[in-house]
Amino acid sequence: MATDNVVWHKHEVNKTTRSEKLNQNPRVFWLTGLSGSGKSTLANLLEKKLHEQNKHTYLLDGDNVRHGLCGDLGFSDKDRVENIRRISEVAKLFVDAGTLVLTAFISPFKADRDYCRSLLEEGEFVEVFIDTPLEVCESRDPKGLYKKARSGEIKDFTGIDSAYEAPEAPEIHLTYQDEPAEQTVERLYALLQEKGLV
Ligand SMILES: Nc1ncnc2c1ncn2[C@@H]1O[C@H](COP(=O)(O)OS(=O)(=O)O)[C@@H](OP(=O)(O)O)[C@H]1O
Ligand SMILES: Nc1ncnc2c1ncn2[C@@H]1O[C@H](COP(=O)(O)OP(=O)(O)O)[C@@H](O)[C@H]1O
Repeated sequence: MATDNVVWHKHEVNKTTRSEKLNQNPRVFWLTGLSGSGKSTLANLLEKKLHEQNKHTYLLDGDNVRHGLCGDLGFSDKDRVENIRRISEVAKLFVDAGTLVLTAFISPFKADRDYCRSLLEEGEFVEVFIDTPLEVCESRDPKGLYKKARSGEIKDFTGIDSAYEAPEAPEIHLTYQDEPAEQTVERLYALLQEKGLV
């Protein structure tokens, strides 16, 4: 194995000391849902809210990941698995740094989301299912991708000709309501508060 002769170094400044200094319990808020479900919009609003409360946050989403770290990956099942694996490892490093991490990826496969959970300690992985129906996502179509997927211009599009495995027992299940995003993020925040996660 590639790691056979690599010895883990135990540092004196560690997750606990960093978290104490930052005065927060680091976690990953893992938003999952179809394209157009509202992941990026809600993650952005939630991060703003946490940031205003002087929390130390970092939002990982398509723009800063698929253009860089995962710039070599496409949308085959194999590439999506690798995409989520890399993001999970990065999220773990941020948690080790004491950060509240927000992620906004479709992350369509249960096994890959569970992989991220398995890298973290109990309570550090918060799965947030943005449960917006396909019809709503398709009517929003903010990037025109559903239209292209329906016409066959793009292949392997989630919800059309590529699978989405909905979470079975997410920590947070955000059901759809026809309302502005600012209202939805308040509902999300209240659910997180109820569970003592923010
Ligand atoms: N074939 C196909 N299927 C799904 N999505 C596609 C595809 N091609 C491009 N896009 C755009 O890429 C964004 C999804 O990237 P993710 O990294 O979140 O996908 S995944 O988690 O690896 O499945 C997704 O962004 P969001 O709309 O923000 O979800 C799309 O804009
Ligand atoms: N209540 C809501 N929550 C989130 N997004 C909403 C809401 N209502 C309308 N929208 C719109 O839906 C679109 C969601 O797109 P986006 O956040 O990019 O989703 P995703 O990241 O899941 O693809 C945006 O154009 C946003 O303004």
